[in-house]
Amino acid sequence: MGLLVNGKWRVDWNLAEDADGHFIRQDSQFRNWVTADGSAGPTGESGFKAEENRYHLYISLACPWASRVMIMRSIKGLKDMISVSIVNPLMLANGWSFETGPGVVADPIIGADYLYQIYIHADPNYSGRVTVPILYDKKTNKIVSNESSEIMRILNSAFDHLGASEGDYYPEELQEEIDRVNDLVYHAVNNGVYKVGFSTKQSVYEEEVTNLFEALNTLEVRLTDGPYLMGNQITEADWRLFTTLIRFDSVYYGHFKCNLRHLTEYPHLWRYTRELYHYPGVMETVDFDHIKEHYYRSHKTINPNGIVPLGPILDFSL
Ligand SMILES: N[C@@H](CCC(=O)N[C@@H](CS)C(=O)NCC(=O)O)C(=O)O
Repeated sequence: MGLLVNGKWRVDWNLAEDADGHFIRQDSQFRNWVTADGSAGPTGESGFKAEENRYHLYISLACPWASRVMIMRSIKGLKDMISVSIVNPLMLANGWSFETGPGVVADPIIGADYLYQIYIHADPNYSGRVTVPILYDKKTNKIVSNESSEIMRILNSAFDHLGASEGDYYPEELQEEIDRVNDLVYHAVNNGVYKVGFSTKQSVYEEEVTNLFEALNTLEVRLTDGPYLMGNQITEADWRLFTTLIRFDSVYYGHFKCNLRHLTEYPHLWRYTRELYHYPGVMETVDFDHIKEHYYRSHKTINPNGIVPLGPILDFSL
């Protein structure tokens, strides 16, 4: 693991934390938007017009943030319009790599060995973390965005006039409520599992794991009112929660010690996870081998011997 400092890779196994030992996730730095006419989006520069085969995604199938983008690409029918590379699940001293292995899809742009080379190619002086997902512009060789929540919204609507599949996962009338639920899900669940797993003090672990399970209890109750977080309508809020839930019992319960309850012990959350898994186009974005390999073998401070457990044996059938 490491990061770029003025375009130079520096190996560093330490994660940012506050004075009390709470894990802090860094903000993504590339925040431009692809729009139908190339005008600027809510943040960043203009000039990124939606065009077929102009954009490329760099993804890890292990990563929940990248996976939510993979889901949008799939359910919006954008597979033929936006190409994709998939990194090796192991993230070691050089960060994400394209070392060949099952499910790895090489980089077509510069034949990179490591993902950090893509960041340097786009910005020779980049300083910061080298994360997936990345939405890359093949025409200008710029990184459009490395913020998954914004890439999701780009894919949701920017390519509609070019023949993307129907479906609006961020409809105007629900935006306020979606944003409210996203806020809870992001802090307590998506990032919550990392705050639990990366805690380096007993008191911080206990505080974070309590927050996580309180949020899961709230969401369990919410799902008694309808099949999805917004009732009958499936939205981006569901995909954002799903990518954490689908990993929960396989990696977060064991590797990150999020183990007050299994997901399978929550009737509504478990039903919901299995239903979303079977939503057309979603199952193909979930790769449990990449997920387990990544977490159990990349975080040496948490699992020094790198043993990958065989279980749990989960039945996702409906
Ligand atoms: N805010 C980013 C977070 C992405 C992120 O943290 N991805 C992780 C993988 S799950 C990563 O690439 N980490 C590498 C690193 O931090 O060095 C997003 O949602 O797109």
